Amino acid sequence: MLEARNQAQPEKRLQLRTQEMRRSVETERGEMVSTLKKYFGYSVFRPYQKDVIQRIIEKRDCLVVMATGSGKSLCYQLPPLVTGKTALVVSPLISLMQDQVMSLKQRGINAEFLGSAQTDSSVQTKAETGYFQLLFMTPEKACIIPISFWSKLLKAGVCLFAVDEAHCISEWGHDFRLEYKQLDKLRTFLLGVPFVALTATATEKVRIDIINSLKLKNPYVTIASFDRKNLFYGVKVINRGQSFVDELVQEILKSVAGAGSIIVYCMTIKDVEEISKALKQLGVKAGTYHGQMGSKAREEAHRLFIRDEIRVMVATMAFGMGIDKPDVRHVIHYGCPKSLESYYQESGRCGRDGIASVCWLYYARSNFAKGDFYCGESQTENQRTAIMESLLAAQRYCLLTTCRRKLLLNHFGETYSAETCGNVTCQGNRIF
Ligand SMILES: Nc1ncnc2c1ncn2[C@@H]1O[C@H](COP(=O)(O)OP(=O)(O)OP(=O)(O)O)[C@@H](O)[C@H]1O
Repeated sequence: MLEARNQAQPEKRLQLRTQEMRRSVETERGEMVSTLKKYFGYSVFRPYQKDVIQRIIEKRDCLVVMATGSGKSLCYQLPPLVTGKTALVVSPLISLMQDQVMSLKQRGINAEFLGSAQTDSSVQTKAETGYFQLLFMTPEKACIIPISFWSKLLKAGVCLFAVDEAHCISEWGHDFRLEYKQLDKLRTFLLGVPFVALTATATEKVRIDIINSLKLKNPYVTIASFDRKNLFYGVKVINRGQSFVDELVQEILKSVAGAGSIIVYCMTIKDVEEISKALKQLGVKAGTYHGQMGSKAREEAHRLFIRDEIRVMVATMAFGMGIDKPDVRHVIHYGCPKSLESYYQESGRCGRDGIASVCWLYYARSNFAKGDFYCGESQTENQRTAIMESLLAAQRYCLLTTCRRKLLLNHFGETYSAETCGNVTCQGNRIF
């Protein structure tokens, strides 16, 4: 009798433990949803978000490759709110960090950034006590912070170390940054903290580079579809010159008559100035954004655009990563982009609310001669090869006479089973 009871006990214990584990997972899930609602106002997770967040909370390294506008940021924004520990986020641009910090603060979340633009010297001291729920930093800053900072912060509690725009790690990526390559040394200071790499644009080569460079251990890899179904992709061949500027401006005027915002990407600052001047002469309120503008002027232009005080932004690729305005209905490229990755990023600013939106690329054959323009003495042989390969891929996209969506998806290693996306005008190289 006693023997039978003893035999039954382990089974019972196992059953109880399983029930307990299920209950705790369910409580955690319930807590995740209520936190999502409380801080962000959303009732449901988008595909993949919940799984990634769950893995991060379980302290697993992750590589998250998800389309532009799919909601990657939430994967590192939610865990600190659920666990009560700080999330550290490396981000490539000061303006990107500032925007995120501002919008998180508006949601009642303690967020700050560390970097050369931080004027408040108390932020670092406050940060090491675990005061901030999210702490952003540039890769440069992350590499020079003293060990004592990390150990104090670790004691206070760190739930993750995220590397946003992780394609910058790879020489094969389109925005290589040397400091990103040194981030792995932080693993020795942040023992037990899961590392999470996130990007919208990584080919297989780049993904492997990210995993190796950050020394991700048995990472949970999420590669979602790159397909932005609500986007129409079109290409027009142009002859550069005044007649074309006039035509482009007329196109923009037609778009301005509709709803939403428009971004016009130019390959040079000279083009930005020419197009915006032509628009202004016709009474269109157009903002400009490029790398030679001071940071105050850029911030102001961005702010006016986000608040709909200007509907058209004429910019170089400096106005790219992290621009998150939901109702951009048109993204127009004036000139062949330098890679398909940057084209995907920039056109990815379009239709982030899921509503049908349009991406036009206008190119002149003379654009193609500019290969050397992007290659410099300081680049390694690998980088120069990567640049030339990228340019050729972008040129192929321009010249293609079959489905461009298919080519774009194939470029990122995704098979598109249909012959075309059915978007008839996406095909054919129409000459206007
Ligand atoms: N679960 C959700 N429900 C509804 N909207 C969401 C959800 N998660 C994120 N979003 C919204 O989706 C938009 C895009 O999110 P986010 O900026 O994180 O995209 P991303 O994947 O980082 O894109 P990119 O790589 O282009 O910067 C944001 O406005 C965000 O608030």
